[in-house]
Amino acid sequence: MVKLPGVVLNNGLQIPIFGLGTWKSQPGQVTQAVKDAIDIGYRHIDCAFIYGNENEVGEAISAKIEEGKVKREDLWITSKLWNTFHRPDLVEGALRKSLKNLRVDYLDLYLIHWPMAYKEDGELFPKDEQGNILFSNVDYVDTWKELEKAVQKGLVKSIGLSNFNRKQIERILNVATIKPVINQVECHPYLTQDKLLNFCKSKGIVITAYSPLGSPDRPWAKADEPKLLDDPKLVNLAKKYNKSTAQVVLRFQVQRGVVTIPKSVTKSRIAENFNIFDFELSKEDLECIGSFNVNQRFVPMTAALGHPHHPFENDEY
Ligand SMILES: NC(=O)C1=CN([C@@H]2O[C@H](COP(=O)(O)OP(=O)(O)OC[C@H]3O[C@@H](n4cnc5c(N)ncnc54)[C@H](OP(=O)(O)O)[C@@H]3O)[C@@H](O)[C@H]2O)C=CC1
Ligand SMILES: CC(=O)C(C)=O
Repeated sequence: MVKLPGVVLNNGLQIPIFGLGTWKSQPGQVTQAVKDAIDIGYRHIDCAFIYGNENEVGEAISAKIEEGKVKREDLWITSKLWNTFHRPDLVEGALRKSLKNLRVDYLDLYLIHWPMAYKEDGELFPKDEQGNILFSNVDYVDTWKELEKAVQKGLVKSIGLSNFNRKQIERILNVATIKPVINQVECHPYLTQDKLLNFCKSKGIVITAYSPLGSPDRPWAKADEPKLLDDPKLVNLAKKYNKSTAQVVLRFQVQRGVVTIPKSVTKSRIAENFNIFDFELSKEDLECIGSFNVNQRFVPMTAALGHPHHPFENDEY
């Protein structure tokens, strides 16, 4: 079995560079998918409270630990604090819910899922009568201080950010006594995130690439929209390496040190995606894939446009 390379974080811990995404993985399918992934060699599972399937992911994790296939310490489990739980008094409770669902007594990594806070104490997507999301004015800087307390209490080993732009990361760094280890953001050949990647590197923050395959099953995808994996230039490159297009775009990320978390509930694809550690893209081909960038977001979070902390509205990166 391939031993997964790791990336060393600014707190000295090592995150496996490759993991399994679980957004949109149906509760009836995700338990088997996570079990298959662990059998194949995955040791990193990317979860979130808002995915509504942490309980079923937890079933797989506990089954594999009970079976003796892995020990808890062999696994890297990430979860994320949802937008309605940013208020400082709600953070620990939300984290404890994820721990309970996932059947673990600590998380390896807990992320603030988005910088925008939503109105607390109700629906996960609170809306007014016109269907607009109801915002909260909690500042993510105050939320961060609660994540730091969770580290001190031993509930999480590492803490980080997701969907934060440069200015927002700088605001966190200005107050942090524990630095974020990671910023998890959308990243693939159409959105290579070079500027954010360089900025994060300069601050000792690792990038995790979400939607690395272009999220073809995102709920708002239109049938006639071009799919990243069908891009003829990528298809040609894949032929050259005798690999699939998915394998080439995943290899692109790990080869430049970006942690990558493709989602699949299909056993053959879970195995295919993992099978990227036996080839190397040439320097020219890495540059060529990098040149496909068009700053295209498949997950633009348009529902929260107008929020003062929306990360993609006012700043370049
Ligand atoms: N922090 C954040 O805000 C966000 C985090 N994420 C995280 O990142 C993960 C990955 O992103 P996601 O948006 O799910 O999209 P991905 O880019 O990982 O694409 C997933 C889709 O690709 C299909 N697929 C998987 N492998 C292959 C393959 N080898 N060939 C062809 N198709 C394939 C899957 O199908 P099937 O399952 O049917 O096999 C599924 O439809 C999420 O699941 C989540 O964990 C994602 C978005 C936002
Ligand atoms: C998938 C996800 O994490 C979103 C849309 O927040």
